[in-house]
Amino acid sequence: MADAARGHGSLPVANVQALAETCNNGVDEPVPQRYLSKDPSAEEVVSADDSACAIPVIDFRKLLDPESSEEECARLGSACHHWGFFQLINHGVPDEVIANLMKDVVGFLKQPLESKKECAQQAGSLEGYGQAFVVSEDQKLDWADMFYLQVHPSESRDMRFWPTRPASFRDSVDSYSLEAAKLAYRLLELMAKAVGTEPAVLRGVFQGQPQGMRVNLYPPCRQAAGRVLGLSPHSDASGMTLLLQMNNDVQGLQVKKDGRWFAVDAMDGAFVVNVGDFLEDTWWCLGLTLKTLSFFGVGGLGWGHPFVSRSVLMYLVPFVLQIMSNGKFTSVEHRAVIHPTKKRISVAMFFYPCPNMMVGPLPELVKGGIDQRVMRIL
Ligand SMILES: O=C(O)CCC(=O)C(=O)O
Ligand SMILES: [Fe+2]
Repeated sequence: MADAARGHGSLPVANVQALAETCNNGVDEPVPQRYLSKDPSAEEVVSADDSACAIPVIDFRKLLDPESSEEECARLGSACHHWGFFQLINHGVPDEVIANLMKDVVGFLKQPLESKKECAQQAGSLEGYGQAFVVSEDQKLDWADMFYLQVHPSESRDMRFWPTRPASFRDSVDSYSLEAAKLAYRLLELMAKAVGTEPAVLRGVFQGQPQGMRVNLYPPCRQAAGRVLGLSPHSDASGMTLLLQMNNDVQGLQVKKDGRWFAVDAMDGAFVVNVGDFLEDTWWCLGLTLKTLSFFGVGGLGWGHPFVSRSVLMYLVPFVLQIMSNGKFTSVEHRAVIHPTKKRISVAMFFYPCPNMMVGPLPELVKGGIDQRVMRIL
């Protein structure tokens, strides 16, 4: 997966931060057509103000406390099954580590475009500063700039893409990625417990495996916030994703459930965690997921097709958690919308499973003679 995560880059596109400055500066420069989607606001969105409809909040401290662990673990299992998303509070990642990461990410993004271009993506790679999902010249574009780094295993790091300014950037990412991994592995154990299986099994699939960090910068769009999308609907290609949002006064993330979009009000200091596709129950055929094919509205794609390459990267890995839980966990579609006047920054940490292994539902979870679905992780 380390190499798969590196390959299959994105076509180069305009820098959205610079574009937004032109469009937002009062000159009334129109937003280019390629960024205007049908009408993202036409679909029903459930407001985050309605707490009865909010994604669940899970307390990590309660998960660890023997007094409350059983009850909180049941809530964790239910969140993974019904939502595929939850906010995690009291997670134990030191405030200082998060604050340093945020400071340096903001410091990097604040630099002039020419300086950031020192870390620009290069053909055939997703790492670096640029975009992630552009595979054709006429595809609609997301109103966002992205910056992706493979952070683990540490020997797989490609330092050409790691900024040297701010000077502390590399150390901050290093500390944060280690803390995030510690948390993720512990959480995977608890998720395994939540579905009644051996904690070490799930941890073993992820521990020491590739881990990637993506910074998403969503500039404001004064003229057409309702018609551009920061990040098109997708499900993540990781086993599990930990998402940090930098400015909690701006909402942007929306999660799909029962055909409706639910806005997420990210809590101060919390992680938004989402289950990847591998923990759900999805049929696989020659390594292609039907879910991915239906996402693109196509069938019969072969290996090597750019859509398949992208699908492998973005959609394959989360299915591990779907598959391994035999449908007890759900990998859910989500998207990011844009604010008319405020920018938003998020940092997603993706955890990938062990490459080149066969994955099937955990044996304890296959009851009543259900066929085991298996796949090989690339
Ligand atoms: O920025 C967000 O809220 C969502 C980010 C996301 O879904 C991703 O990076 O995969
Ligand atoms: Fe995502």
